[in-house]
Amino acid sequence: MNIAVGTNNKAKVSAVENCWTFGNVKSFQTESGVKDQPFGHEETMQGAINRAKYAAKSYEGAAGIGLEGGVAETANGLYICNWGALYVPGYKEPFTASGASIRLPEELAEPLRNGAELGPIMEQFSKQKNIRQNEGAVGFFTNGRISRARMFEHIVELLIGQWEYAKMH
Ligand SMILES: O=P(O)(O)OP(=O)(O)OP(=O)(O)OC[C@H]1O[C@@H](n2cnc3c(O)ncnc32)[C@H](O)[C@@H]1O
Repeated sequence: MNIAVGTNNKAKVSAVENCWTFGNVKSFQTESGVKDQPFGHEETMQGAINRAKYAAKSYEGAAGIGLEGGVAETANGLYICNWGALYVPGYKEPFTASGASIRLPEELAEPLRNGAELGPIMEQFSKQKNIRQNEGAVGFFTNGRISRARMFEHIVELLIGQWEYAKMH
């Protein structure tokens, strides 16, 4: 089965390409239907679901996958949060999964709480252009141990695994 990825972001597309062994992978720039900077798990998950749905509509007969990055408030500070959704033809509900989450330094958290976007803030902080397409905040703040692509690969595997489980039951 082929799959449509709801983004052209390199970190996200490469994660799907590395995990999807069932057919072709094509990427489509889709709307997330949520704010550019999703805040909280619910909104971030919804962004992933919307992207997956729109992507599937762009590629006849294919599955659709959406991967979305956001931030979530906790009693222990602001964390990055990441969600994925997979629509497979024949299944009414999407499979969903979340990924790695680490705390952001307070000096980044404050502007985010006031409505700023993580992408530009991370570019300034890391002095790296397009960090969101490469190692990402997760890579930067974990000394390069877990890149954004690798973090999304984990989510994609969780999605594929749930689909496989559903096929067997
Ligand atoms: O092209 P799309 O798929 O929209 O990818 P994106 O990286 O711009 O969009 P997301 O919806 O995944 O992320 C929401 C915002 O948070 C930023 N962001 C999320 N995770 C990040 C990370 O690990 N490093 C840097 N910026 C990140 C991102 O650039 C956006 O401004």
